[in-house]
Amino acid sequence: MDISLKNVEYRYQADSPFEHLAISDVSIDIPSGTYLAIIGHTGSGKSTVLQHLNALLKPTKGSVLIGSREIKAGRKDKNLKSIRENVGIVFQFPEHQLFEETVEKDIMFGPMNFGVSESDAKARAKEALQLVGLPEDILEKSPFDLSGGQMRRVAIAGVLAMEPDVLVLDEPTAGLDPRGRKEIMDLFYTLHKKRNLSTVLVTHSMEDAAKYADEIVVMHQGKVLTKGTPEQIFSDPVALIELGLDVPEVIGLQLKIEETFHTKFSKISLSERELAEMIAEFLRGGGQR
Ligand SMILES: Nc1ncnc2c1ncn2[C@@H]1O[C@H](COP(=O)(O)OP(=O)(O)OP(=O)(O)O)[C@@H](O)[C@H]1O
Repeated sequence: MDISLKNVEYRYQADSPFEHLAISDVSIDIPSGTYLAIIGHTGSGKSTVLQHLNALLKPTKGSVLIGSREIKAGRKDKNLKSIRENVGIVFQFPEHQLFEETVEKDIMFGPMNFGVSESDAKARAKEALQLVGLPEDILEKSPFDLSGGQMRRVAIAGVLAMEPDVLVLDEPTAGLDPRGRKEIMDLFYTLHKKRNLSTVLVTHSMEDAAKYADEIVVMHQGKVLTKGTPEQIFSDPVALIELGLDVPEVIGLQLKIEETFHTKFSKISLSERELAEMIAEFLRGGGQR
């Protein structure tokens, strides 16, 4: 399913004294099967953009095309259920939304809410639990008796059990340890590849953006500052640092460059080598230009 944002503006609490312009003139195309990362400093509008992808927010100007549905400013939209079913969002700290008595009921909740039969929802819960790497005996446990990392996986399983066409991830690994982060990010990447699942990732980790995405959008002060392939975006790391993106993550990126370019591309081109040297030089200078 293709998604396309065309000149989208969103104002929180529009037409009130508390009106706040969060994003403006945002145009992003997400063709079916894409892995897109959205990066940008805190408050740059990433989460606001994400919530337009399944019509949780409706533009105050512009339009969003989600499959064959157009969500447009100033128009009433009925039956957004099918959109919500096809575009699954994993919010930040999704485990905070667990509420059922058992893990199984929690995972079944979404599919049953969208009309899937109880027996099919049970089968989906079992499969989704397997996908996130948890053992079946967890199904009968209370989600509140699990570790934080296990709760996160259960919450993700709940979104996967909806069998969405598009998976939207808002900092899905926030607060996890490095191993848990890698396992979850690898899981999303495998799903993306195996099922041709469109994936949109909001992240503060430039390493993850470089490693997994086909395309990166950089948000700044509510606008799309630039977009391109990871190679294009990271060809100017200093510009990213100036946007307030963390230097330690660039150090990680420096380490990752070789691995990423070795695995993702058949050879390292001169410009990529130059990029690595440029970052090294920048860091030797203590981050000053
Ligand atoms: N419910 C809200 N009411 C009013 N303003 C809001 C609301 N949610 C977000 N904003 C404002 O909109 C702007 C964009 O916020 P948004 O959460 O989209 O940014 P973000 O890039 O996702 O930030 P972060 O990386 O911190 O999650 C910010 O100025 C924020 O303060």
